[in-house]
Amino acid sequence: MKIDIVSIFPTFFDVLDISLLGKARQNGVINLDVHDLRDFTFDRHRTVDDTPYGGGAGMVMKPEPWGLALDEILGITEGQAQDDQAKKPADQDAPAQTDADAATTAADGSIPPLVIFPSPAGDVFNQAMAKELAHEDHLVFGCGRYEGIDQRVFDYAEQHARVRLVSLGDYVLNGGEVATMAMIEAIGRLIPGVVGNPESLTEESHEDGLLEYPSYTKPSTWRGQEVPPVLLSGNHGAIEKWRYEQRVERTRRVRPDLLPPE
Ligand SMILES: Nc1cc(-c2ccc3ccn(Cc4ccc(CN5CCCCC5)cc4)c3c2)n[nH]1
Repeated sequence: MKIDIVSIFPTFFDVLDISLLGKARQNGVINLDVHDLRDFTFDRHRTVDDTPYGGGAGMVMKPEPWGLALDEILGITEGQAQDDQAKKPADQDAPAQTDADAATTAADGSIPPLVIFPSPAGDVFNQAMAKELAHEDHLVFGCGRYEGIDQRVFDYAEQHARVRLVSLGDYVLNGGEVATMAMIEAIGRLIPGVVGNPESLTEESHEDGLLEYPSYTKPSTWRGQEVPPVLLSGNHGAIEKWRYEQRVERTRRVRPDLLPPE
């Protein structure tokens, strides 16, 4: 899988050089590039933001640097970009483009990249979305900052690729980098060859809708607390039954919303 990240804090992603994802990059399972949005500015101060039209607090990210960054990453030629200028501006009342509409197949028949913009206004990320995105060939993460990105960047991106706004959850972060990191970790670990033992990806929380069972390891007695005897019994059927019951009980207690309707 090819992953591109655009951010004004590229060093934020240095942590992706270590651990499982670092190994996956070294052995070519994941090809990840981080782009500094300021490399697509040309003024002395490398400006990426400006005041919002219509007033309001804070600053908005300018469209020009984003347009150049997306052109480079998506392989949009100047001619194609000029064509867009000829197109009428996106009609705010027009029905939002679906992936099918926007997924114009590239000339070589490949499916265009999926551009993900973390946003408080996006679809909430979950394990089902992680599994779906793990099948993509090329993901591009656009990390906004300040009060967000000029809307025309999303509209422009939709003319050349599939675009999704994705929320990490119902809380407001300061930018898209933390959300991008979380999504890359959740998606990356599902890509074959990234996690050593694929069996460890089953029976996880959210994998099949139930939370995970409690885990134990040596010593069998610790500070007066015992490991549940069934786990020391060697009776694999009884262990499997106990673990399933623990998953249902924990889900009922902590996340009853995940339980299938009775
Ligand atoms: N799940 C999740 C994802 C994010 C996320 C993702 C990307 C960015 C880029 C910037 N921010 C900070 C931010 C975003 C929105 C507001 C509200 N503001 C109201 C007035 C009109 C403009 C918008 C304030 C600050 C981001 C936050 N937070 N939480």
